[in-house]
Amino acid sequence: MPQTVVRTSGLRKTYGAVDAVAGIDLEVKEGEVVAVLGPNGAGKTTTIEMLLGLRTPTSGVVEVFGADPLAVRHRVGAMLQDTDAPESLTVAEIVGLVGSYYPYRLPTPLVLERADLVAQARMRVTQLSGGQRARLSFGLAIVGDPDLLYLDEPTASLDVGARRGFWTQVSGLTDLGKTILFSTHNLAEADAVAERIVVIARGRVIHDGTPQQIKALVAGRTLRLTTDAPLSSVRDLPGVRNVHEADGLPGSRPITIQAATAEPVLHALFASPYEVRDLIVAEASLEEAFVQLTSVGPDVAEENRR
Ligand SMILES: Nc1ncnc2c1ncn2[C@@H]1O[C@H](COP(=O)(O)OP(=O)(O)OP(=O)(O)O)[C@@H](O)[C@H]1O
Repeated sequence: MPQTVVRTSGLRKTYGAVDAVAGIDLEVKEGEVVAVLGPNGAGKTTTIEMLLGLRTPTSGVVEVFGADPLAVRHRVGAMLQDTDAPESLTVAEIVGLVGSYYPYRLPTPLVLERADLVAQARMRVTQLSGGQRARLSFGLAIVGDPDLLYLDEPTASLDVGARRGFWTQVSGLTDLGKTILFSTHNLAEADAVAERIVVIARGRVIHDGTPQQIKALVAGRTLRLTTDAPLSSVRDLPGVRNVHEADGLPGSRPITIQAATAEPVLHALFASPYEVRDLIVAEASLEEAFVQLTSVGPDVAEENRR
């Protein structure tokens, strides 16, 4: 049986009138790669910060390796969105310094290689680009050879090539049995990298499952096409669940239809007097599932603000 690495129960964090985290129950097992998805302000960073012991929960339980997060700091690495590093030191010196705090540490050259910073080893932090700073933050997260790694939006400032290199490094860590919890807004990445996705909205877990299970929630088809049909009549077609259109374009414009099955919609559209062209029919994507899961009316959002 894999060990439970992270466990939270009824975890809450309140800032004044805002329930940033409103009761999260989460269990992550050893060796799992879990993506945390959620819209802006959903509570992802606050949750990770409580798991790291950087923020005190308002109430609830948070355990890492069965202990208080601060008691197991040496087994945990974190790549956060804002990492401060001493500006007068070089990249290699900072890696060496941070590594010295851990009982067991990886050699600096190995960390620089894994973080793709060999060429920047003698540069100071102030000379690094945004993407290089992110890679330094990754290097500092892994220098203590942690069993559990938190990555908070790790690839937000990386270009396509750096992203690929980054996930290759992470997959090397998962091959070693490390546990990874990462937050992201990049749904394609979550789909490709994570074996499990936890969707958080308004401080609560609203879905927890494999990417396939989440996509299956919106099982059906996505139809992309250009038409001059009014939105209201498209909505009334058989099996249509959702319609989006490019804002404000007059006449024929691209629209996206989500439907249980494609055939009845296509039948009705082609039988209508409206123009239909540039048609693409695809499976529902994680993006569509995410939008459907997390979309919320203003009154529900208000409920969270007491
Ligand atoms: N120190 C703070 N003081 C007051 N409110 C805060 C504080 N930190 C976070 N919040 C609020 O808590 C809520 C959750 O914020 P959090 O940063 O955890 O969200 P997130 O899911 O990480 O968002 P994003 O995707 O934008 O990074 C937001 O409404 C935010 O404004």
